Amino acid sequence: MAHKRAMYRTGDAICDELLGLLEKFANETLAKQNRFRLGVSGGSLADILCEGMYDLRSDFSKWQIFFCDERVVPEADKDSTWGIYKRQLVADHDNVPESIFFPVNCSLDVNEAAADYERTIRKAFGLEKSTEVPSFDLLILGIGPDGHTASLFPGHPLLKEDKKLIAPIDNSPKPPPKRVTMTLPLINNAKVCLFGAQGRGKAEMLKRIVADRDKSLPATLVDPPNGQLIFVACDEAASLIEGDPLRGC
Ligand SMILES: O=C(O)[C@H](O)[C@@H](O)[C@H](O)[C@H](O)COP(=O)(O)O
Repeated sequence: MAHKRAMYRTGDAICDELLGLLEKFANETLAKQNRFRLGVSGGSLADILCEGMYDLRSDFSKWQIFFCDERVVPEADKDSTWGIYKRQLVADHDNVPESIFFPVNCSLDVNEAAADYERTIRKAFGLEKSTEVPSFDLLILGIGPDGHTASLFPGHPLLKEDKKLIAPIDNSPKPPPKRVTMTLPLINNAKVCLFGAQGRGKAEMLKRIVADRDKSLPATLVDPPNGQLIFVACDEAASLIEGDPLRGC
């Protein structure tokens, strides 16, 4: 696959473009294989996906939805990303069943939760007995105000993790402190990494990531060598970027 990087500007909101690309990648994948394996994030992207995912024209029974990161809190906690998807999406839409989600077991301590989730992912990909890195069909990632993505934060030792696919963090600068996160080896083996950025507050970071390619920022380190890298940004979030500096890279 050509290493395609691009940024799409979407006017005042990213939801239609983000959901449209999700539907496109899901159905392109399902035209070639019987499973679409997706990783989703929390924060504002969870709100967008919970609002519109149910309405996509796709066979959700063939989807498997994992979490790029998760806060290690009870599912009923307002901070639980799976809890948000369960309450705001699954509860109201029978066509998006709970059975297609693979939540983190947050009843475990953070270290065991990470190891357990890595086993869960390996099993879903049929790679329990392999050292091969699973390749997600699509990862939908957010960008934090400090340039973090998933739960990979600037300057954190996890950025150098090259063995674990899922790692624990117990000192997240973004509360809550205990989380598990996909690491760069897993993220960068995806077929498509799709970032969503909305609002003026993301403009400086998005410029440093997309235009400056500032590698001090974890989001800039997401660059799948054999996959696609796509940013979906509203006009305000992309307001400090001239043209599309990624196109053709
Ligand atoms: O659960 C989380 O905290 C996220 O996965 C995190 O990486 C998020 O995507 C960014 O912090 C951006 O959040 P916003 O899109 O809400 O700004």
